[in-house]
Amino acid sequence: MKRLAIVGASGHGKVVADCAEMCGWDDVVFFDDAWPARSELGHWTVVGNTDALLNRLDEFQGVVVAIGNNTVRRDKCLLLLHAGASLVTLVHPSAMISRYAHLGDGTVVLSGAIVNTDARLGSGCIVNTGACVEHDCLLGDFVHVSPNAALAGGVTVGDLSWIGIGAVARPLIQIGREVLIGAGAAVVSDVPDNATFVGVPAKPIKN
Ligand SMILES: CC(=O)SCCNC(=O)CCNC(=O)[C@H](O)C(C)(C)COP(=O)(O)OP(=O)(O)OC[C@H]1O[C@@H](n2cnc3c(N)ncnc32)[C@H](O)[C@@H]1OP(=O)(O)O
Repeated sequence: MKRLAIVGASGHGKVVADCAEMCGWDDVVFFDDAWPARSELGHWTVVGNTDALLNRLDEFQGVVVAIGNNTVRRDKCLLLLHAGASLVTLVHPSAMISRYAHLGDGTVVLSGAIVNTDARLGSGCIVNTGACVEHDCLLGDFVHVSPNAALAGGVTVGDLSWIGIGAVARPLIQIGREVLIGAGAAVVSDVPDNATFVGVPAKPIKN
């Protein structure tokens, strides 16, 4: 029996649980700080909060943090790592990962996504449904590439940045850390740290 603990009982958590089962994890349970008010999530059970998991880590072969918010995901991952958790990397069977790509610990690649040749992704990233991270992209830690977003060859994305659903970035663009790229944006120029860019072509809306 392969037991997996998922932290974060949300819509994203469900998708990660489904992915984990497709990857061969046959006993998947959730931990969420809203427990006991939140005690079930669709097909899965929420059995405790983060503190409960910290006391039960030896029962699980793997742990994944399935929280969409990049900063909260980072904080939970670091807490669990320091407690000795084994953060697993999940890749949905329908995703295509180049043998020459690198995925950091705790990174999740969901159905239909592509991570192409020589792309390097840090720890705790999400490559969401149908997203494309092209060759030679360099993603920091705790980056989220939303569904159907596409990063062209050689794009870099700093730690904790979020690429919105359906957004695209042209080749070799440099996107800073803690950046937010809005849904459907077309990024055609470099984006500084902490900026929010939206639209086609993408422009800043606030810093
Ligand atoms: C599986 C999953 O669901 S994964 C989750 C995927 N989720 C996403 O991709 C969400 C991405 N988020 C967005 O695009 C958001 O709109 C954000 C973060 C860019 C902005 O959100 P907020 O800060 O709340 O901004 P708000 O909605 O108040 O809009 C501010 C202005 O920017 C405009 N704006 C906001 N988002 C966008 C966008 N994506 N493209 C163009 N303009 C936009 C608004 O029209 C508004 O313009 P106005 O001031 O002229 O009226």
